[in-house]
Amino acid sequence: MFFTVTCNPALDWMMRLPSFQEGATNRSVFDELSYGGKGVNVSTMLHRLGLETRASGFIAGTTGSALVEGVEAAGVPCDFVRLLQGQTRINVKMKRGEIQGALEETEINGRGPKVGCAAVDQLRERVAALGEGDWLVLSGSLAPGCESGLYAELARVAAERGARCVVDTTGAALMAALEARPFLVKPNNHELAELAGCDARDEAAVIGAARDLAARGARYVLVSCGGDGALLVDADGLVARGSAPSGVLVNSVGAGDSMVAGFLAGLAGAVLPGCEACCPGEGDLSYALRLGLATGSATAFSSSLATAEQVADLLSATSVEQATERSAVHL
Ligand SMILES: O=P(O)(O)OC[C@@]1(O)O[C@H](CO)[C@@H](O)[C@@H]1O
Repeated sequence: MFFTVTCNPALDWMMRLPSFQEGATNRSVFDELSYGGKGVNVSTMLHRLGLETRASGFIAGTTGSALVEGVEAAGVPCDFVRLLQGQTRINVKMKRGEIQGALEETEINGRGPKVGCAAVDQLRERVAALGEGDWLVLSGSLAPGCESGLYAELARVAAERGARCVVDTTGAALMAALEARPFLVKPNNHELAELAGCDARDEAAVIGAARDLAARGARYVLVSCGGDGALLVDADGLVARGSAPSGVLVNSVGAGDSMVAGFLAGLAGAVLPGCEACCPGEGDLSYALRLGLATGSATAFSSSLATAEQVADLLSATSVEQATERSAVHL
């Protein structure tokens, strides 16, 4: 089972505007509500790909109740810790431009409710219930009140119970989590370039920065590079380079989370409808990278998180160049 933790989930309010003028009243031409936060998106996508998952983290107020209701209605069981004060944030995702033309995306992410020690204890208890064969996915920014070492601590609790851990966050929380030796971290090339002080298009430097994260404790580093695909790196260097299918970017919100879900589903040997022959079984890194790319791209090419059919349609358009013999992992 894949247990996702989103410390600061959100109602994502998507608005499309033909144009935007600062300091004026702007009116949208299309609005859509989705239930988000990085781990919630990972759970939703894993569920669509046929895997067992549960979403957790912290929720508060009426917006928090709406989030749980929406996520459960989509088929994902929830086990959130309820905060006694505040409201789960509403993040505004503004898209300006034509659906099939150049699209400018602007995001305003809320601060989110404050998390106290008692709530952290309750989350720790939920993680402590995981066991052998389970995965803990820690995704997104930490909520106000959370220590930067929270993900590291939860990852250690999971590891003590024999569960594997995936971390998708940035900054101090990511650096601290590396010490807990997660199975996978997923920065993008821009985040790595910032860490290394290099250009995001400089592949060798980005691989060097990813290798550094692996040397600090991550078993694998999955580097998403937008339309340029993804790199899989371990402490010895590049494991594989994957090319993304080409298509029109409609929505980048949740594309990275979809890639994480697709990669994990691929590692678990998930078989998509009509793609039975593509799946080599569990633990194949190359298939995991391809399914990660197909899932991330399918979301980027649709108005919200992709369906399993949209992912299946793109799987054959992905390709992976294996850089080493290290093509499988024992799970
Ligand atoms: O503020 P964070 O936690 O970094 O990111 C939150 C968020 O932007 O990430 C998801 C997309 O990845 C959205 O569903 C959500 O609004």
